[in-house]
Amino acid sequence: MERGGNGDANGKSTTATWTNLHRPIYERATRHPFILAIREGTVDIAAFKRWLGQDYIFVRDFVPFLASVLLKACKQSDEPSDMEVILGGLASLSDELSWFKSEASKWDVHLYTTAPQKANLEYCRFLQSLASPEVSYIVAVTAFWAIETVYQESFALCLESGSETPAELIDTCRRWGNAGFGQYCQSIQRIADRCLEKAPSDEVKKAEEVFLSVLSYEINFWNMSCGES
Ligand SMILES: Cc1ncc(CO)c(N)n1
Repeated sequence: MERGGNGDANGKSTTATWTNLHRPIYERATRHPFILAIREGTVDIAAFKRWLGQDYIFVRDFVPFLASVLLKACKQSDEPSDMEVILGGLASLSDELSWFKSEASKWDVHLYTTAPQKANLEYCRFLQSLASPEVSYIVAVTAFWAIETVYQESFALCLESGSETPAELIDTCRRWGNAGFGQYCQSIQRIADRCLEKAPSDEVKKAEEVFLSVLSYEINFWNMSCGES
């Protein structure tokens, strides 16, 4: 990629540079033992059910976060298509919440009596802090990209050929691991990279810190699902 495109001096976009620079923590988030156990067909079903109940709570809190990103796009973005990508994501959360309800009833998980666990509460609190009007569009959209991408990469791994994902978990893996969701993540990544390229260095620094925070909250969320916290 040429200079002046989405690139640093080596031709890599900012997000791609970060992913390489922080490879160990990135892989702890995207290749977590919980995901590897799904892929190997050895996942503890109690852990899967715990994840399902907790993720429903998370996605409900993700709605106001994403609404805040949409609002910032409308006010701060110079690119009209940003709003359409984010609005598409927000719209699909409606279907996602319905999916959680039907999946939960299949597994006999009681969503309305499930209490959020500590790692989930902390992650949701972080989302709330990012929804503040004081947080810039650049930082918020970077978080949005990281949050969606961790799930996309993780669940796509469970669909690769050679994986032994149990048949009853395929639907879950497809929800985030499908190619369309992958393209959606790439659209968000292009938005983030375009914004980051023009951003002042202190904003870029803040966005990188938020990226790393998202990875660590995601790792804690997987650990929680495994019953480790
Ligand atoms: C914890 C978590 N991270 C990311 C996503 C993707 O939307 C999700 N559903 N849950």
